[in-house]
Amino acid sequence: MGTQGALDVRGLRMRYGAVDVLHDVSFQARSGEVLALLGPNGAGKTTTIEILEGFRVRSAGQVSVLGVDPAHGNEAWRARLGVVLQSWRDHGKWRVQELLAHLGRYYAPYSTSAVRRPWDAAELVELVGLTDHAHHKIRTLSGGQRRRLDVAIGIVGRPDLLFLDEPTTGFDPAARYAFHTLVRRLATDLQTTILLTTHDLDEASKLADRILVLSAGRVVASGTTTELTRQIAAQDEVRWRLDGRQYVEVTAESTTFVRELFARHGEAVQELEVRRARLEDAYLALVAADVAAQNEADLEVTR
Ligand SMILES: Nc1ncnc2c1ncn2[C@@H]1O[C@H](COP(=O)(O)OP(=O)(O)OP(=O)(O)O)[C@@H](O)[C@H]1O
Repeated sequence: MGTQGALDVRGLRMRYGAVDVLHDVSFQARSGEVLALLGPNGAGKTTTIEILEGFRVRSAGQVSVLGVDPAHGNEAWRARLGVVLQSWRDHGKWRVQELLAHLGRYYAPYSTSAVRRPWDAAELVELVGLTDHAHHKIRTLSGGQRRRLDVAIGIVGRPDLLFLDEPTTGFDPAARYAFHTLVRRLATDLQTTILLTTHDLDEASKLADRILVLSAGRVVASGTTTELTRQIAAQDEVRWRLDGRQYVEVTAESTTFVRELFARHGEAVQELEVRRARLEDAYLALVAADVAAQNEADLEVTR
């Protein structure tokens, strides 16, 4: 699908009963882009993903997923989506490779000259690092191994667009690293568009081309890691001791500040420490600012 947009969301709203949980959410993703949805519990990440998957019907707004409105997606459209759900529990008696081959059959009619579907089961087992368990029953897998199988199930149809809801929960560091490599490969080599939710800022900054921060149903910031960190006037923290006293300065110009500090006090400056602003600081500041603004708005309404 070339450079055409894979996702186009405009003015998305979702209301459960009398409660609005998504207010005017808009974002786009192009083919082969990895987008991370970041946000505290209850921000609306899962709701957003479920609307895009066609599992939930939105209250308002325009949504296009691979050029189709998910409320009207047919089987051929669905076959181009991959979904990694929270653990595949119902097939404990199946063996790993056998289940993948079985589920893969569903995608065979949707094979094209450009994308051969499904993925070969043995090859896929190797890709997600389950070769040693290929012929084991699913109920004998550890938590992390099951998550790898979940990922394999999500991509067995070689999707054009992949949804990953907190994909690395329960992974050990090696599995996490392998998974990150796999996600980057899917995006770069196969041009798979990926939308993932995570609470892990480090993961978002490693994996995503772009991060979207949701807070209480609103997009409060979006951009690359670097852009996000800059966007909210990221401040470095400089600490030092002088004449037996401890000092702290919070500044966006730490290099200039330190140069001037030394020019003025020279050798008397001791125990100098510069802590650079990190994505985590940016994220926490953003969410805190949004919550404060919402509280203020609520007060205005009740006044
Ligand atoms: N079926 C439902 N009926 C009513 N309210 C719901 C329903 N599903 C979700 N909500 C509410 O919608 C809001 C957004 O929930 P959602 O699961 O999308 O958040 P999330 O960002 O994925 O959170 P988490 O990080 O905890 O998974 C929450 O306040 C939740 O209580």
